[in-house]
Amino acid sequence: MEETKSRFKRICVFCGSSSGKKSSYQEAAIELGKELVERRIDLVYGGGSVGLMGLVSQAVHDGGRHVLGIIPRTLMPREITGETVGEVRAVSDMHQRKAEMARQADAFIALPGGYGTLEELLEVITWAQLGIHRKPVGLLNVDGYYNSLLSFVDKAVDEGFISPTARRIIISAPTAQQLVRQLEEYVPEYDEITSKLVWEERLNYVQEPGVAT
Ligand SMILES: CC(C)=CCNc1ncnc2c1ncn2[C@@H]1O[C@H](COP(=O)(O)O)[C@@H](O)[C@H]1O
Repeated sequence: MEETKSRFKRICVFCGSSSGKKSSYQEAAIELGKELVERRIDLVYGGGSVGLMGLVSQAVHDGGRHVLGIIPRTLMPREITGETVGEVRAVSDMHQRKAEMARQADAFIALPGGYGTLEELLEVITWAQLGIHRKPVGLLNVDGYYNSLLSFVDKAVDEGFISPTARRIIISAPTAQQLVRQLEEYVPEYDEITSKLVWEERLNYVQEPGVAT
């Protein structure tokens, strides 16, 4: 397989701690892992080997790229999150975990998932809207899984709760290859108000000592 260069060093992937009912979800997780490998991009994710999280991390690890799992201490027992490949970094809570995942990444991708995935995705979109970061956010819309979410966001635009500029923060594509290509081309739009905001704390916080495996 020929390697392709990328502007990203490391991408953060949010995805289900479950595998989903369709094999296409699992295949997409593995495809995404392989796409990162092909473009020589490392992975940061929520740690563990459960569900789609395990599939994407294993694919990236098998392809020889660095995998960084950020795990809150409470989720560290192996019977909860399973064996983690690559490097594991322990943090004290879920808030620190999200901040650290965001800090470590140059872009974000959400695969299909549940509440946890949605929460992580919506937070990085909100942070982009507020100018806390300028990193691209991608939605891997496998088999139209996120169609209803995208329709809802469009309704929120129509109803005046999300601006057209903020709508364009979300990049979506049906395949990993198309999505990563679109993220590579993404140029953040500067909003008049957010460009005036100065986020002193940005994505910083006091990090706990790491645990390497
Ligand atoms: C106690 C329990 C149910 C543990 C599940 N095990 C988990 N292990 C690691 N990260 C997780 C776990 N559950 C949720 N997350 C976080 O939330 C997202 C997945 O949540 P969900 O399955 O979509 O909603 C992941 O991106 C991850 O960062």
